[in-house]
Amino acid sequence: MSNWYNQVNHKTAPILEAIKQQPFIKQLMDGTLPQSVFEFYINQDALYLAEYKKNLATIGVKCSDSNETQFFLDAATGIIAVENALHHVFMKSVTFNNVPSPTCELYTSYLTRIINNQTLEEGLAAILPCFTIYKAIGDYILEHQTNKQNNPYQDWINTYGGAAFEASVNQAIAIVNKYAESANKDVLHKMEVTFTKASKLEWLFWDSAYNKEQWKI
Ligand SMILES: Cc1ncc(CN)c(N)n1
Repeated sequence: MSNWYNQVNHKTAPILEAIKQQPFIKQLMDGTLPQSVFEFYINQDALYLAEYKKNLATIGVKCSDSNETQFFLDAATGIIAVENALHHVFMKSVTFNNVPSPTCELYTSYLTRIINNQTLEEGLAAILPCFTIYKAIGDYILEHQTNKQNNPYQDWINTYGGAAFEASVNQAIAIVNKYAESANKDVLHKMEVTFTKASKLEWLFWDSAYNKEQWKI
């Protein structure tokens, strides 16, 4: 399959569009997002990333090419180090809550299940929206915001709209495309289902943060 990502990205465009319309993203862009909401998000994101980095390492070990393995191991350490720094900046004044929200639990558990129980191709499709959606949102905000000088969340925006993250996203896409090229129809279908579900989980994650989602019982 030539350029699997382009095709699946096209099919899931409505999910990305829905993310852009979320109040979390609109208020992040105009700088009016309440600090307590952003802190809730950053706290849950730290819990998410702690699991995500293990998933990247697992995927890396399963790849057949040592450059691919190296890429995912570097992503697990490098990207997470940058994100941990962001968390440090934005979580200064609050106590860290180490209980994942229901959505955080759902997203991390979903990724771990797919990566450990399904094919490498499906695992790659599962971890990709975490790269591509954040890149798309970072770019979107940078392009549309009018307050770069005084947005309290600018460090976050610059991280995902920046060149370093772009290079890493492009490499992740290239690896997934390579595996899709030799995948059969059944696996390609499963990859698409997985990519779509992980994209929806990205929407849910922001929604859950905006509503400071709690366990109902
Ligand atoms: C939930 C989530 N998804 C993606 C990213 C970007 N790596 C993140 N920090 N958090």
